[in-house]
Amino acid sequence: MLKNPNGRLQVVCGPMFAGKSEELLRRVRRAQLAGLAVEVVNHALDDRHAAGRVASHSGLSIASRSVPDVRSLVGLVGDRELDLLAIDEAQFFGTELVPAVSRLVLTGMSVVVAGLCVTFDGRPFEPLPSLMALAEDVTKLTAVCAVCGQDAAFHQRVVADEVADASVAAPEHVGGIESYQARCRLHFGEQGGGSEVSSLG
Ligand SMILES: Nc1ncnc2c1ncn2[C@@H]1O[C@H](COP(=O)(O)OP(=O)(O)O)[C@@H](O)[C@H]1O
Ligand SMILES: Cc1cn([C@H]2C[C@H](O)[C@@H](COP(=O)(O)O)O2)c(=O)[nH]c1=O
Ligand SMILES: [Zn+2]
Repeated sequence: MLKNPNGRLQVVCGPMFAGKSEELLRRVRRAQLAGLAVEVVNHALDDRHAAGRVASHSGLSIASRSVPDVRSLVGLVGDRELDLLAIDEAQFFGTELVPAVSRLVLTGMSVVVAGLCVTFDGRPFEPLPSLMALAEDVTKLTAVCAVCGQDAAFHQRVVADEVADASVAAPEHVGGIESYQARCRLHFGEQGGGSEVSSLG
């Protein structure tokens, strides 16, 4: 592998609804305006939006490619000399993403990775914590607590069903506002929170 010093690893993390996808889209649009070679990748598990789009909760979206795993992601990049590779929903790729992204950055490509850094049961959610440790640049965002309006670094499942281990990517965990709420530290773990902060959407 030919090493090139220009690559940077950027991480955008936080809980659900924090604006991670919006920030990823902003960086991608900026790079496109500058005429850079950009690829946007999403995980195939994220089937909430039109196929081939990364979309935010507020409805912004951009064309993307969907891949089921890290191997396919690396295959999609191939030997193209991208300036920016943007990866959304990084939590679904698992820990294999860490060495793969490190190798790509070493070739001179900048990689921006957006994803959840905490699970719905309040544990660090790999691979984001490892990627944060290894990145040149980390942006940690918070959402608005659905109960009190304070900064929310957590989120809570609000549907009563049996789910698999929160730290493992699983189709039954995929969901949006119908299944999860942003919560501050104080209100994380409490039930309720139905419509206390009613202007969110
Ligand atoms: N509790 C909330 N806190 C902040 N934004 C929220 C909340 N609920 C819905 N939103 C909407 O979600 C948008 C962010 O969406 P998105 O970028 O997809 O976030 P993420 O990728 O972090 O889940 C906000 O601009 C806002 O319109
Ligand atoms: C908390 C949590 C969420 N998920 C799923 C739910 C959504 O499909 C995505 C996150 O979407 P967003 O763009 O960040 O809003 O991940 C999960 O798989 N595991 C969790 O612990
Ligand atoms: Zn709160």
